[in-house]
Amino acid sequence: MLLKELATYLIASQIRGDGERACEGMAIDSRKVQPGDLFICLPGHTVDGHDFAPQAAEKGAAALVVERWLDDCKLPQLKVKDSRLAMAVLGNVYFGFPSRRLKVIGVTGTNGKTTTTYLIERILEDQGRSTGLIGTIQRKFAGSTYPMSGTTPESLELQRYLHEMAEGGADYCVMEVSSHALDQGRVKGTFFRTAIFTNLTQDHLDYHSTMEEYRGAKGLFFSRLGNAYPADPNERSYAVLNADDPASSYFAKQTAAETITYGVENEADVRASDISITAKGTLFHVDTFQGSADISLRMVGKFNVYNALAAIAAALLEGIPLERIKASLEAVKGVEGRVEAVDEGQSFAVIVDYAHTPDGLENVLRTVNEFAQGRVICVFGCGGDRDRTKRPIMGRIAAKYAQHVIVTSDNPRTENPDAILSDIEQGLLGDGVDRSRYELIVDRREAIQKAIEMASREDVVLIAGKGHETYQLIGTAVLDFDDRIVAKEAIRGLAK
Ligand SMILES: CC(=O)N[C@H]1[C@@H](OP(=O)(O)OP(=O)(O)OC[C@H]2O[C@@H](n3ccc(=O)[nH]c3=O)[C@H](O)[C@@H]2O)O[C@H](CO)[C@@H](O)[C@@H]1O[C@H](C)C(=O)N[C@@H](C)C(=O)N[C@H](CCC(=O)O)C(=O)O
Ligand SMILES: Nc1ncnc2c1ncn2[C@@H]1O[C@H](COP(=O)(O)OP(=O)(O)OP(=O)(O)O)[C@@H](O)[C@H]1O
Ligand SMILES: N[C@H](CCC[C@H](N)C(=O)O)C(=O)O
Ligand SMILES: [Mg+2]
Repeated sequence: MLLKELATYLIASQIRGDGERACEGMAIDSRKVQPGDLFICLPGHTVDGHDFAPQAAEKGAAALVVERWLDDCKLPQLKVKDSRLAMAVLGNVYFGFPSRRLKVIGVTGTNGKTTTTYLIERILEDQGRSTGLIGTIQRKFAGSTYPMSGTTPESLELQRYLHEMAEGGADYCVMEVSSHALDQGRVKGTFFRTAIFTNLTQDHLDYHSTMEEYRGAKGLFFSRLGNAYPADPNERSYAVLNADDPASSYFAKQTAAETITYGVENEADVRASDISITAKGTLFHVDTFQGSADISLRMVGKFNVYNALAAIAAALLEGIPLERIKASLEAVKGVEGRVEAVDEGQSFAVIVDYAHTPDGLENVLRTVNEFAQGRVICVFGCGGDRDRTKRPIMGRIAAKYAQHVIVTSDNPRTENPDAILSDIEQGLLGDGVDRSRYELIVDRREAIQKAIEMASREDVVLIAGKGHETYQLIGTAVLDFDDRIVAKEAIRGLAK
C-alpha cells in the first residue's frame, strides 16, 4: 500500500516526504526489516525505536512511522501521536481486519488463562470447528505448532497470526490476553467475540504500580468490547466473568457487552456445586442456562473447576450443547506443565506445576494437600526482573502448606540469584518458620535432586514455577532446563 493510503486510517497523522512510496510489509525491529518495509518506531521501555531508523534504512525500509520528525533521516515519514496505536491500526489494515473474519475468544486474568484457552480449543475442535490458539505455551493452528516468546504477541504479529488462521479456514482463535498486552495496546483493533476473566490476584507489581492499576489494565479488555445488541448480530460480544472474584463487578460496569457469570460460591449463570477432589481428578455438578450435568475432570484442583466453568460458559455461547461440552472436558488429560505428574514408578508423587504467583502457589499446594498421604515437599523460586513484592508472600505460603520447603532459583534473569532467595526467605523468617523446615539451594537441579532424595513413600514433591518451560534464564543466557526431565533423572538416580 502507498504511504498516503495508510495515512488515511490515522486521521491526525502527517506525511513528510514522498507519500506515494509503496510499503510492502511492516516491521518494528530494525534487525528484522525486509526491503520495502514500513518501519514503525516504538518508544520502548528499554530503548527508543526511533534510534534504530538508520539501521532500518540501511536494510531497505521504504518509510517510517514516527512520533517525532527524524530530521537526519531521508526516508518518507508518517508522524503520529502514538506509534503503538498506529501499529495496531496499520496492522489491521494491512492484514485485512482478520479478527472480523473469524471469531476471537480472549482470556485474561492472573492465573488460569493457558488452561482455559486449552479447554475451549478442545471443545471447539471436537465440534469440528477449526480453531487456532495463541498463548504462553505455543501458537497452534491446523496441526502445526510454533514457539512463543511471550504470552500475547505485539499487535502487528497478532494481526499476522489471525490473518494466517483466517486464510487457513479457521472458525475461531482462542487466545490469552495479558495485562502487559492490554496496557501496551497489543490487542487494540482486535474484535473479540467473547472476553473471559479468570481471576485477579497479586502479580506484575513491577510493571503495574498498584493492584488498582493492574485491575485497570484488565478493565481495558472489557471496556473495549463490542455492544450487547448491535444492528449486525455477528458483531455481538460477550463478557464472561467470575462471579466469585470481586474485580468482576468492576469489569461488568466497564462493558457494554452482555455479561455471563460463572462461579461456585456466589449466584452465577454457570454454577458448580458438589465438588469433590481426588488424586486422579475432580468431580462436580454444574447448572447452566442450558441445562445441568455432572462432570468428571481428569485435572485436579478446585481452580480447574473455575477454568472448566469459564470454558463451559464460552462454549454455550457458541451454541454447543452441554452434553458435548461435558464429553470434551472429560477427555482432557491435562495441560502441559500444569499439575503434571512425573512418574518413573517411584513410591512417592512428583508434580510439576506452573504456579508462579502467590494465589497460584496457594491453590496448587491446597490441592496437593487434599490428596497427599505423606509429607508435602515444595521446591520453588521467583523470577528475577519481575514483581519483588510477591517473593516473601510466596515464601510464607509455601511454609504454610508444605512440611518442607526448598527455596531455589526460577529464572533469575539479570538479578543476583542469592538476593532473590533471600527476598523469599524474608517471608519465612517473618513467620518464624523453623530453620529445619526449609533450606536455600540456589542451583535448581540440586534443589530438585535434594527434594527427591529426601522424599519417602506417599510424600508429594511439588516443583513449582516453571511448568512447561524448557529453559532457565540466568543473566542473559538461555540454558536448557526442564523440571520434568531433571526430576526424572533424579528419580532414576535413586535406584543406583
Ligand atoms: C515490558 C514489556 O512488555 N516489554 C515489551 C516491549 O518492549 P519495549 O517496548 O520496552 O521495547 P524495547 O526493547 O525498549 O525496544 C523498543 C523498540 O526498539 C526496537 N529495536 C530494539 C533494538 C534494536 O536493535 N532494534 C530495534 O528496532 C524494538 O523492536 C522495539 O520496537 O515490546 C517488545 C517488542 O514487542 C517486547 O519484546 C517486550 O517484552 C519483554 C521482552 C517482556 O519481557 N515482556 C513481558 C513482561 C510480557 O509482556 N509478559 C506478558 C505475560 C505476562 C503474564 O501475564 O504473565 C506477555 O504477554 O508476554
Ligand atoms: N483458575 C485458577 N486460579 C488460580 N490458580 C490457577 C488457576 N488455574 C491455574 N492456576 C495455577 O496457576 C498456574 C498457571 O496456570 P495457567 O498457565 O493456566 O495460567 P496463566 O494465566 O496462563 O499464566 P501466565 O500468566 O503465566 O500466562 C497453574 O499451574 C496453577 O498452579
Ligand atoms: N508470564 C509470567 C511467567 C512467569 C514464569 C516464571 N517462571 C518466571 O520466569 O518468572 C511472567 O512473565 O511473569
Ligand atoms: Mg498463560
